[in-house]
Amino acid sequence: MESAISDHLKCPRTLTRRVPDGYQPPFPMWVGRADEEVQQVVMGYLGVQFRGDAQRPAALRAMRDMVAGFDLPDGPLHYDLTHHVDNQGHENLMIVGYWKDIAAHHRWLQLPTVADWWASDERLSEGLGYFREIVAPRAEQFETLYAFQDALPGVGAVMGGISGEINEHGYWGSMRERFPISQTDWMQPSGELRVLSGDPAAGGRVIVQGHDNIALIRSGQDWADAETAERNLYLDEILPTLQDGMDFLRDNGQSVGCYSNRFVRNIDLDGNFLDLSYNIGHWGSLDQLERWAESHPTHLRIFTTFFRVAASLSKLRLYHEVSVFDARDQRYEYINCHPQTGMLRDAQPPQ
Ligand code: HEM
Repeated sequence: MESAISDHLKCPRTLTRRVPDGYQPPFPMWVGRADEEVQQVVMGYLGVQFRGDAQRPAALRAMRDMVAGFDLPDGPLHYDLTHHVDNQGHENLMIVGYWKDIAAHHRWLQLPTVADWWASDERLSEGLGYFREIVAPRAEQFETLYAFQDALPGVGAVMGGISGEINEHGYWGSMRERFPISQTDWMQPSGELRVLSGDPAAGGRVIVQGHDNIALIRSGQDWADAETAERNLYLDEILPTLQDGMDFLRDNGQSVGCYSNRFVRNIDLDGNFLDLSYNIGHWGSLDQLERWAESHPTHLRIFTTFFRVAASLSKLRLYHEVSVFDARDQRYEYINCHPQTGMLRDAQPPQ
């Protein structure tokens, strides 16, 4: 059995683990492995917001233009596309791109095609909303967990490898212990989520400044190849409870420290739904995410179901990735989005 923490990221511990040295997890799970050259990854969530069927074709065109931009030099190594309806009744198309080299991402961002498109005044008058939420965790600031070992989604797709069975899972607090930085650091938040420029209520352009140790979870479900029994397990037994939990966080997230919660369904370039989905949740701290996961009845129920079926799953693919970031490694930018979008709801007005 391996540690979730790669050898090159191990260091003398100043913080102890929650379980004894001889701990054995109840079922196997795996983590993504990257080599030493991967020092910081970039997760770029780009969005198009629209309302009503009349705007759909233009929104899909905008999404496809963004995807075309990924083919430019230094574009992301991996991406996927999603759709969700938010609690203001707006639809949102999101693209997440993953880079394993922050310098390449920076060069891509500076390309005139990309930079000028975001800066152009035309974006203000097209009737669509646009946003980009870009975060860059260092290698010691993120963890992954997969119930399968091939074709890793999300950040795993750019890590390049997969571990053997890992030790740090199957108990509350294990997600934290898979973060290399948890060996020496509590990942406590400091600072404030703040509007840097613009006014969310007025629309137009708004930039939000993040704070240290905002946490982001992507928790995914893939039932595309699942056969009848596993499909029914997911769609009839797990999904209704998961949906309740996601609705709770979308509508009441502020009360538990969740800045933004989106339960998104993967789509193709034409907007057709695929049998994959995931949650994108931004949290004020890793602690608050942990408290929700270990106490909310919805997550407890699906967690227990998973423990019952984990060892026998074959085609239902469940996974998550969690990261924390320094304030300077986050960028949240909104153009003509409604004031409940993403980080806008909880960002404090400028001083
Ligand atoms: C199909 C949906 C889901 C299932 C079956 C599921 C199940 C599980 C299981 C079995 C674990 C423990 C894994 C291990 O350590 O071996 C876990 C951990 C966790 N889950 Fe979920 N989960 C789901 C969705 C979510 C969502 C949407 C969130 C978003 C907030 C979430 C948040 C967490 C967190 C934060 C942990 C880590 C807890 C810790 O280690 O202290 N889960 N989940």
